[in-house]
Amino acid sequence: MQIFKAHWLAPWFNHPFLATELTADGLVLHLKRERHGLGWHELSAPPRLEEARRLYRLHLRCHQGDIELGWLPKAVAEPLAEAVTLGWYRYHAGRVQPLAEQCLAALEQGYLRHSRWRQLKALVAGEPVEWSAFPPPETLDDRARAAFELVATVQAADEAWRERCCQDYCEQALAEHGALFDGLESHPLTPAQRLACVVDEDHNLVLAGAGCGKTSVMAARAAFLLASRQARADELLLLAFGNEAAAEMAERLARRPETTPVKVSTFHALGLMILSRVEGRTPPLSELAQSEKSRHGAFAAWLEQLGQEDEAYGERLLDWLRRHRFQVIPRPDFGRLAREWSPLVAALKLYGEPDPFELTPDQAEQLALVRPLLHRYQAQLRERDEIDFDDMIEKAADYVRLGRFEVPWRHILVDEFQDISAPRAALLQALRDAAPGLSLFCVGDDWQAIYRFSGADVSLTTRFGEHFGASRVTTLAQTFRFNNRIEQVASRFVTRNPGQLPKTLATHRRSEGPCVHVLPVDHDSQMDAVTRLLGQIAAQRPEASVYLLARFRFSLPDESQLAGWRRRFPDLRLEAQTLHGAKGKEADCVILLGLTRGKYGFPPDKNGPGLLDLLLPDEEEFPHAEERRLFYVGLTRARDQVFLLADRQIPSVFIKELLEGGYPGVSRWS
Ligand SMILES: Nc1ncnc2c1ncn2[C@@H]1O[C@H](COP(=O)(O)OP(=O)(O)OP(=O)(O)O)[C@@H](O)[C@H]1O
Repeated sequence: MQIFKAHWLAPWFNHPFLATELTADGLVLHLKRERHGLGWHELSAPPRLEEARRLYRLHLRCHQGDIELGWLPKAVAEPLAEAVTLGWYRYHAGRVQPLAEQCLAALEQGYLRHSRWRQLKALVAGEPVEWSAFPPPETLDDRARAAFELVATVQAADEAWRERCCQDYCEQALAEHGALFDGLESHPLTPAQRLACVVDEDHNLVLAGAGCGKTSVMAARAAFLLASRQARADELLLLAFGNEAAAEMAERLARRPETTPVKVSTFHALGLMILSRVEGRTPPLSELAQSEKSRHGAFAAWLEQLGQEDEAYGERLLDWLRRHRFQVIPRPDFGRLAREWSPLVAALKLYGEPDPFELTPDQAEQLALVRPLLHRYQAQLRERDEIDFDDMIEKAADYVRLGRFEVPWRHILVDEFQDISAPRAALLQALRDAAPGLSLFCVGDDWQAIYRFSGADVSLTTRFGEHFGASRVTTLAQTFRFNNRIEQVASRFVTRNPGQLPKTLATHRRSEGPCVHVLPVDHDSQMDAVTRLLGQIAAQRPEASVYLLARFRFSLPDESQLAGWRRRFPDLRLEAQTLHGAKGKEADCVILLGLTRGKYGFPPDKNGPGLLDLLLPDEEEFPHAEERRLFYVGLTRARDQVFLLADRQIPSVFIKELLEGGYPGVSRWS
């Protein structure tokens, strides 16, 4: 116990305080006739010493009002001030030190994501003192001082500070893992690709044009998370859209021993896995969902039945078909109708009824004819206690939300994000909400969004942050696949639609001459033109890879034709694929077939938006917006040369645009 006495003259001048005693809990003020206890908690600031006519007074700022201890000789005042200061800080240190440790633990978790930032700020929110106003005294021990300083920093930290922490984290991660990024792929990753791998916000989107190495980045991100021990292999989930893309990604990861055990799944396989775990059985997936042929067969049969069971329906159907120039004699081609209406049934199920005020009378009639098909489809699923893929994804999301599925992942990486649909995004959101600290890492390119017809919603990419919350978008601006000439044509073509996000693409490869060639061909001699072209390619580059691409499968050569070419040009690596199937792939040369006009042209002719457009989310205003992106996908599969086989009589409007729209890198062959 220490007692600090006021000057002996103090009482003669009616000063009430005679002495001050220091205890573990605070101060005891000795007055003339009483003693007054003042706990440390009652002081709202450290004391302030002031000289007053050769004596000193100590100001104590208290929550109840200020107190002044006057008449203190210097020899008493200074040690008293120091002791009160130390006592006050030590009292608060009991709370501030553990708090600082919590802050440090939060900061050491890595990238200061928004969620961690909110937790960090919440930690210091209840702190009664704004510590930046009271720097701790030198006399306090180092650990306690550091604690006060850290808490003061966190209290004062703003968004710019958070940004700096994120940058520091990235710089450190890049320096530590430089060798990993150098050697992961056959080529060292660029600085932008590396940065995209280490940025670790709650929701991350890597946005880049074709050929910028998004898939390389996704594989490298997985390797980085493992190498930096931020996740174990079983805490990573990589999602790809189709089985083929998933297999390719798995194969890519398998090339490096450290990423071999990482799980790559499709959305469907993920849904199946969640349902199987929760229900303890393989989900009863309907044959109608699994086989397009069965679905179309069932729809055709139901259309016929509906007409037989309900005369009015049959009449209206016939009437609608006649008006739309369907063949109805001797009987309607229900198979074709089933194929054409199947996406309408799927969209109606997925997105519900459209706004009736937006429908023309013809579309309202078509919807009335399609609706019973959906009812039959749903009734069959119910009767057989079966589900389809949409039900599966929805059910999986419900199980996750209800906590019936324990989410084992800390990082979910999604490829080709631009093609995600709202229900799949909802599943991702459910997984994220169920696993605190789970981060989403998505790579995509809104210029390559080509699955709107099957429910994809590109706004989930273009308005990523609005949909997912705290997010960081990184961009890759260098493309490695194609040369400057192809880039000029492809980028210009796709960005004629102002709705596409602006991107600048620098090319790694350069070419002086035109690399996009338009070859007018007669419709019937298209395959002869391909033969001649393959001969020319083989003469110049015998081992080139060549992709034959088309909007519709029927525009592609059949297997026997392909086999013939393969025999004739044995060293060429020849593949044929629809444009949708070619997503994510590349070849030295691309030959694009079927560039004609008409209902099955490219783009397919439509009289205004069809019913499907109105059923799907976010109808786009720019003409042929999705078809233009598909054309972009086609152009950007080529590393060196693109050959566009255009119908000589009725060329596609895209060809007209390329030839007449002042596109610099396009040549016309006669
Ligand atoms: N840093 C790099 N240096 C050299 N080549 C690279 C680099 N990164 C990627 N590549 C190559 O660029 C090509 C395109 O890469 P990738 O397929 O990952 O691109 P992508 O962005 O996924 O393209 P797309 O969107 O068209 O599918 C591949 O051949 C890949 O090996």
